Amino acid sequence: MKVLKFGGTSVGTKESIQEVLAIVKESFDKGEKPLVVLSAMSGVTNLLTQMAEHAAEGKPFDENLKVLEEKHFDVVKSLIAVKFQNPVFTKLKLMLNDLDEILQGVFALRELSMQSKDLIVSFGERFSNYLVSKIMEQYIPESEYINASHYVKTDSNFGNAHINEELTTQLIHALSYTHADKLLFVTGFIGSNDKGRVTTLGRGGSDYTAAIFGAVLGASVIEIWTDVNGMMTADPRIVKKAFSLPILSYTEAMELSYFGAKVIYPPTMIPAFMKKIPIAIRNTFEPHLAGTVIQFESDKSSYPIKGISSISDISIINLTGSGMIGKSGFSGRLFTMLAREQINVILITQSSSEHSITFAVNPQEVVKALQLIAVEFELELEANKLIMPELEENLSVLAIVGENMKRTPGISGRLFHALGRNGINVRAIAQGSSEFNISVIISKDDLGKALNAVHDAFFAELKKTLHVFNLGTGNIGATLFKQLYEQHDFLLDNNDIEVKVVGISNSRKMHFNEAGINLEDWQEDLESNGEIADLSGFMERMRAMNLPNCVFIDNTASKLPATYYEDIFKSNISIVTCNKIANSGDYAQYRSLRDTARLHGVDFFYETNVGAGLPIVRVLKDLMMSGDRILKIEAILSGTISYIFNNFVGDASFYEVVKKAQELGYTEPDPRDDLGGVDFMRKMLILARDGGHVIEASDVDLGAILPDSCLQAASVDEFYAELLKADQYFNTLKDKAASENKVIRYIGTLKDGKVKISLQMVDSSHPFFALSGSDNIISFTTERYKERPLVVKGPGAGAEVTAGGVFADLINVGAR
Ligand SMILES: NC(=O)c1ccc[n+]([C@@H]2O[C@H](COP(=O)([O-])OP(=O)(O)OC[C@H]3O[C@@H](n4cnc5c(N)ncnc54)[C@H](O)[C@@H]3O)[C@@H](O)[C@H]2O)c1
Ligand SMILES: N[C@@H](CCO)C(=O)O
Ligand code: NA
Repeated sequence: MKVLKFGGTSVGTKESIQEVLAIVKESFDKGEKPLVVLSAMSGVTNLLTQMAEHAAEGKPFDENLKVLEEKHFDVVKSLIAVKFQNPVFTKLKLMLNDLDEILQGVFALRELSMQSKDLIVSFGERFSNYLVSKIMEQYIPESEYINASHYVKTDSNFGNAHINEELTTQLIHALSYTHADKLLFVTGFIGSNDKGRVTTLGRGGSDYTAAIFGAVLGASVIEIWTDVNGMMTADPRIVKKAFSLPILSYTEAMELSYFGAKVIYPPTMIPAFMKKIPIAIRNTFEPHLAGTVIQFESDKSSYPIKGISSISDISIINLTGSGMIGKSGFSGRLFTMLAREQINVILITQSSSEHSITFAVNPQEVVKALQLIAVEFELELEANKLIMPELEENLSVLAIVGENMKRTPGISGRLFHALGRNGINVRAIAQGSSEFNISVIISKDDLGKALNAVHDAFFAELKKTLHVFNLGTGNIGATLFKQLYEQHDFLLDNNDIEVKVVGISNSRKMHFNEAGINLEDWQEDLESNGEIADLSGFMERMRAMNLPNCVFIDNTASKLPATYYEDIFKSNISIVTCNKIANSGDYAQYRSLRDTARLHGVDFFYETNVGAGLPIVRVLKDLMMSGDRILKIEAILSGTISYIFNNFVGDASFYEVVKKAQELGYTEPDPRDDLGGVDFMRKMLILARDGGHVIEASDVDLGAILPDSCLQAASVDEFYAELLKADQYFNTLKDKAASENKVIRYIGTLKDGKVKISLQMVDSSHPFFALSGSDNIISFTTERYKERPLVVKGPGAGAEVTAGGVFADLINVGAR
């Protein structure tokens, strides 16, 4: 047989009652011999309590009596055929009259005992079970209403009565014997004492009733039907990716419930637990879903942890002092005293030096706990063997739970890595020796971020979300958004990565949206909803949003963002940049950026600083890390200049070709950076530094392409004007090269720690002779690649290839 228990929301409306009927009917038709336990209709228990209290205060309660009557009569009218309605109305009316009389008594005496309260409240379950049994009788004549107070025998602890197991077992057996072929609707939550007075079973009472009947009758399963899809991996209001768990062990369910997963109240499961009867949590409104099965054994094949739960508000008290060392009775005294005073200690940790004890309590109990300590340890405090306890507030507990932890090393490593990477400071740690649970105490402000980061870390099969803050919406930024938009579904399906752009700024406006900015019409969104751009404001907002797995992308050419990089790393946010400024400034800054990123466990990726999307930075890094040594680098690393000399042939004018390069998106926002060689210089500097050399921009021997007149131009317009005038200069160069069967190349070399960039004319024997378009080429001569160098070649500028390189860096963030 099966026990089906339905909570208040499941019998809350006529629509939901129809769902219940369908579920019960299906079970009955399948021959599962269900026994049904119902709670009161939702809201009814509260209403009854309120009426009882009003009566005791001499306030009227008949309005509410009317409400109750209507609520139940309504259901009769819509779910029972007219010809069967009258006896049901009569019986309900009789019950309501009983209730009215009892309330009159309370009203007259102005006194509400726990006993009367239990009696009054018990009407909720009596109404609902009687009612639903009568509705069901139309379809299943075997339906019968059972008032459980005749079978569930308890002590006289009204409000929270304890079961008399022996007697209850006998009575339930007798009931099942006399009602063998019936479909019973049993009131949850209520029992009676030895004098036959109605009692209630306290919190989770109807579940308890279901567990008792299930245990006595040896049910194959106890189904708890509610309005959620089972027990979830985390609080779905905070962790959007939380999902319901198919299988949990009793122990896991207890641990998860303890820390806030409120689907069931664990003590109610004990009767089922003792008999190893599985409990299924099902959703009345989505009956096709399997929900969660809580069973005796844990499911060893699934995730290493089962869930993450939390208590959002706790305080910790630290006790420190020499008085504790070697004093075995100390913690005994402390915790016995706290227990005696009914202070619930949520978590305890003690350092192995025995010099300090930390424990967590509810904030409401802090003052009392501190006072108790002051009294209990007065002598120790006076003698300075104990320092005045320290209090820390506004904290939360996050706990990962699961029996599989026991067999899996690296669980705590993964937990702390996820926390550390996201800049979440751990104040205290506790792991039960049972290894079912690791709890950490963190700042309350970090709880949402921590839950999400830890959820991502453990349920890796799930989508990982990167939260992106992007600066710069020009050529590269806009192209990146387009690519991210186009690849969104592919990334999610094939790589389980979701990229959410949550902050955007250009030099005019900035805009934030924690749910992710729609990249199809980001421009419109930024224009109409954006605020005035403000770089330091942008940084503040980025930090304040405190999201997990954050990446800052610098897609500007500005000098300003680089000044914030270190602070960004310190906030445990990774950086991806195509902007070369930060890496080509002072060497000290170059060094310190890397040290800071490493210290905070975040990534700093800048592949597109050199050769756009071509793998150059990455290759050099791999060579260095694997112990190779760079002997020489030779390279053409300006896509713009490459394009210019590849197209400055025949009748073409130099000026026109430069203009064209800018149109094609190869140049820097300011083309003087390209033609003046500064952009190339920056790239060589970065490579030299990544190759292990301590070198400054001023150390680079930078040969010019342009005549002085162009170099000295004060603005871009003036620059173009000068360029137009310099046609003769460039034509001479071109003719000279052509006459010698050579081509013009702007080549950088790194050798013996020295960087030189110069304009050269090379013939067809030179490996850099045959280049086309905006191609870059780089050849690494190393200890290992000595005879024939390692060469990387391909388009080294342009929005698509650059944004693609930024994209690749982005999805590699955190992939270690
Ligand atoms: N074009 C290429 O092939 C290529 C290749 C590799 C790297 N890059 C690098 O890409 C970067 C961007 O180039 P682009 O062509 O997209 O430039 P762009 O001029 O088209 O866009 C720059 C963007 O940055 C914004 N911006 C500037 N200062 C800002 C500030 N203080 N705060 C917020 N936003 C700011 C601007 O409003 C604009 O949206 C440059 O650093 C460049 O070196 C370009
Ligand atoms: N302006 C740069 C873009 C690539 O960094 C170039 O022309 O090479
Ligand atoms: Na690159």
